[in-house]
Amino acid sequence: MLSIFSYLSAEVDWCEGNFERSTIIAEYYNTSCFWETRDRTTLFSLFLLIPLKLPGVGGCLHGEPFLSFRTLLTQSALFLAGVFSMYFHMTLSYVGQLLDELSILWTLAVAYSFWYPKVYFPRCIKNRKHFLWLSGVITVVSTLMSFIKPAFNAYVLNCIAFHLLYLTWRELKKCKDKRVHRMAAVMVMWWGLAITSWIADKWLCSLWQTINFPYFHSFWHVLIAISLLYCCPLVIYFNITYEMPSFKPKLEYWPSNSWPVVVPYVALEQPHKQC
Ligand SMILES: CCCCCCCC/C=C\CCCCCCCC(=O)N[C@@H](CO)[C@H](O)/C=C/CCCCCCCCCCCCC
Ligand SMILES: [Ca+2]
Ligand SMILES: [Zn+2]
Repeated sequence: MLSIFSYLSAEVDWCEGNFERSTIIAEYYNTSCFWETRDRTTLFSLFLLIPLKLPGVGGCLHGEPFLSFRTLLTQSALFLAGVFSMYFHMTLSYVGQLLDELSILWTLAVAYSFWYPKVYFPRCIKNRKHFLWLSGVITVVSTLMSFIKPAFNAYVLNCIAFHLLYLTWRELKKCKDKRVHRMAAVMVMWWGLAITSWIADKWLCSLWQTINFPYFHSFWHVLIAISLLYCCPLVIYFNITYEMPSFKPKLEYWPSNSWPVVVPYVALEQPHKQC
């Protein structure tokens, strides 16, 4: 029982050398890149989930409180995924690996359950409550299956990004708003760089070790965090477009559209009733 918690008991070991900069942190850069970016991104994403309320601070969205339940749940799940990822790289333990993978799976489940536009529900699903049950069952079954071959899970999880890409592509075909096209293009660019770094670290490790630069997995952490920063407002934008069209969502950048470093968010054009 103890061995599944012990250092280096995981099925995978990333290219970065172990215990090179610390005696208690197995992969220093992979762990700290979480700390540098994931946590900040989590804070940023808090920013971009809240803007649902920004145009009329104190306003309410169909009776949702300032920080709605689905926002809080998505936010907490993202945060937990970050914490478990850090624990995994710090210990490279079997439990750490499973926590890292399962927290991503459950975060995706939460995001899909609460933000997936109804228009894309399978025909047999009549409402969000049924969809929630469906996602719950799929997630529980996937959780049980994930124990079969944990090293394979990360590949499956990465494939979910292709579904998000497919949905984005379907939406872009219908949408003429240049801001949406621009945000999707930027998201895809960062995701492309992220997945390239992930694959490069996994498949070409001996090459990076030869040139003494085994840091591509830490790049992945930074890059996937940035692509999520664009993915979240896009998903929220599509959700509101379908489910609350009267709020006229608009993609904006904080602090301003012209700044070189920006945080994208969703603004609601229409003033709405007070809570
Ligand atoms: C309203 C918001 C809706 C947003 C929907 C997106 C929900 C995102 C859900 C989970 C994201 C967590 C991803 C961070 C992963 C961090 C942990 C990590 O890096 N683990 C690795 C080992 O350390 C492991 O090998 C990685 C496994 C694969 C993770 C794949 C995650 C895919 C998430 C999709 C991101 C979409 C971005 C843009 C898509 C075009
Ligand atoms: Ca390593
Ligand atoms: Zn990682």
